[in-house]
Amino acid sequence: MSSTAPVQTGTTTPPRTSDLRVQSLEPLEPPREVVAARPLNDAAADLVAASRDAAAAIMSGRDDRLLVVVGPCSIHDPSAALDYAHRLAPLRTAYADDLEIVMRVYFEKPRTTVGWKGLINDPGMDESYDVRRGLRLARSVLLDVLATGLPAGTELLEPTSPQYLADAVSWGAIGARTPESQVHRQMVSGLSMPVGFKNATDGSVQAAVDGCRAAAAAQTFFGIDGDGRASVVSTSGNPDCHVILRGGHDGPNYGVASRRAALELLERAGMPQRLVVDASHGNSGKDHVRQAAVVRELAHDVAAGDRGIAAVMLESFLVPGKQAPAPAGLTYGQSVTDACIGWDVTEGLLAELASASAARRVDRQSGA
Ligand SMILES: O=C[C@H](O)[C@H](O)COP(=O)(O)O
Ligand SMILES: C=C(OP(=O)(O)O)C(=O)O
Repeated sequence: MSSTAPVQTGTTTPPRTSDLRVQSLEPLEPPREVVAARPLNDAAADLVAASRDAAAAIMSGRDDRLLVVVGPCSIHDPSAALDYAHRLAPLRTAYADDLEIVMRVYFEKPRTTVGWKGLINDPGMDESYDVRRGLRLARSVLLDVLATGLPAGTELLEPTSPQYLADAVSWGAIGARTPESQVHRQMVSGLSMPVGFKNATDGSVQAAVDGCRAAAAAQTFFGIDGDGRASVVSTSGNPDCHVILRGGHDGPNYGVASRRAALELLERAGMPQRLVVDASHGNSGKDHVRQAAVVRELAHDVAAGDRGIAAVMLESFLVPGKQAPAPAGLTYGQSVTDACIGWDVTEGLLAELASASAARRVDRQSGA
């Protein structure tokens, strides 16, 4: 082993050719230990199971409510996340006839090149990369959010992290940088919750449709078990996958023509013609003011009877906008990744989405 790569891997690989660019390997606690430290209680498990069923029913068209995935772009401050959850939880109850509200509780951020990769990877936001602390913290945040009565949705990025967290997650997303990734499609095939695949950053919706089809199939691949041992994982396939429109490099795809084109791809693939529409990212140009306008346009179309919009995703936090990640001196309740809609505007948008969902039901019941 060269002096620039002081790694003890325990392998018998000739040292001149292995780990030349690895600086350290630090074993993680096995998932079983992290889960046992903060297990789901019965109430939380009931909430997770019921909200997974509700999300799956909405996405397949068996439930005519609107699924709304709303919350910060990323969690960086557990107190602010919980503060947000305490404000959102009463609205989940108030709008339960018309909306299935799930909080965005995102811990793993995919980056276009480099940047802060989220609470699990670097909880201190100081490049100390205390992943052990990050994993435990993420699990605590999930359980604390569930305790408010809110189910949680998250992006699944690291293929091994579901073993630590997925029992507490009601809805999952595969981000725009990974819908074509075989590793992610395989992982989703074994997940217990409904999962949305985003269209690719270049705008390809077919990548997401193909992702859903691959994840619906039984798969065999490399993974870890509850003891953290490298394992061959065999899955039965996830039938509850759907497409998320998030816009792309060529512009937004939330409008009626783009939605119709996406629904045609779903029809051709034999999938339910139901979409999640993300009001943020490529659909808003990451401008939170524009994002609110997109939500209003979607609410208008839902109220007019559009049945292809099954779910809306929005990025919202206590304070509007965004700031750069830093270990100290941050504005409380403001995003450190993409710009978010502030709480006051969020409340109004949720009311609009609830009215739109109710109006769509009336429209349907009147035989329109
Ligand atoms: O949702 C968050 C961001 O859009 C995503 O992580 C990419 O961010 P970046 O382009 O700033 O890296
Ligand atoms: C990273 C995200 O979005 P996208 O994959 O669409 O860029 C996100 O929703 O946090």
